[in-house]
Amino acid sequence: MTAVPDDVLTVRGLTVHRGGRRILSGVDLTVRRGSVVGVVGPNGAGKSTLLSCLYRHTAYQQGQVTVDGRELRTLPRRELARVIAAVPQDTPIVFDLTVEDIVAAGRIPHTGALGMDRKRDRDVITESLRRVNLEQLRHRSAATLSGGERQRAFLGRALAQAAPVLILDEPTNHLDLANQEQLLGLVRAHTGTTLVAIHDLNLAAEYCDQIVVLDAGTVVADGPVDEVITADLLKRVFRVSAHVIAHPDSGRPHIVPAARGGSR
Ligand SMILES: Nc1ncnc2c1ncn2[C@@H]1O[C@H](COP(=O)(O)OP(=O)(O)OP(=O)(O)O)[C@@H](O)[C@H]1O
Repeated sequence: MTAVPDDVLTVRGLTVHRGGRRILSGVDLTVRRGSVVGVVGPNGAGKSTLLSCLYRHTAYQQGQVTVDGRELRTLPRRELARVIAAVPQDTPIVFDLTVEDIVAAGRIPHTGALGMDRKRDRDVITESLRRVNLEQLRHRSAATLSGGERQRAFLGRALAQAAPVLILDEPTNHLDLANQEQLLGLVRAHTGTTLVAIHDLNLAAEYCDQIVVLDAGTVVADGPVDEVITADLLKRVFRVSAHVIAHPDSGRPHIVPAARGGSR
């Protein structure tokens, strides 16, 4: 029997130029199968650009990305969609689709647009709607959804895609606290591998196994949550003074910004 390699995704020397500027410089990254990897960094650090290279929306000029040992660039589009499912940031709704249509689109790489009749596809669509808590809205026009409902519809589509690697760019944008936790709980329960760009470092610390920190297009830290989320990193990269304490329930790092008005 062939052993399944531990690393599902590797990035080596990834360099991206856009609009005459270098956006990513020699990014290296190794993602272990089944892990949840948080990609964090200040605004403009290159998080979205990195993720969009991984779902092949952005071309890279140098470097190599491999998924299960295969170079990303060589994968036919349909095969790529069976391996990597992505929820980009603020995906626009182009046509007047229902919520169910959006989620059903996740099955196209498996069936083709005309073959979506199989019981298995219908079951996966229903289960995906249930997981993102949109069963009640399945026949609603997506154009009428709130920002948070829309975000969950696109996550439903990615879950229906049933790809082993899930890429989420700022999935908690537009979500209230309960829905943030519910969504990241879904990510945790996902049996595959997840890469998630996220601004809220406390959520990242709570839900991720590995944190990759980007600053000005380079990786400045990469490792287990408790090694990466430190007061020194917050000062150096995010330019804020904060305490990093152990969360009283989970024991994971938890950031408490330094008091701005002095102590009482
Ligand atoms: N097409 C483009 N042409 C020129 N510059 C671009 C282009 N796309 C992105 N950039 C620049 O690349 C840098 C990285 O952008 P990116 O969206 O990847 O950062 P980010 O870390 O996701 O930012 P944020 O946290 O603000 O969402 C930014 O300075 C952005 O202005």
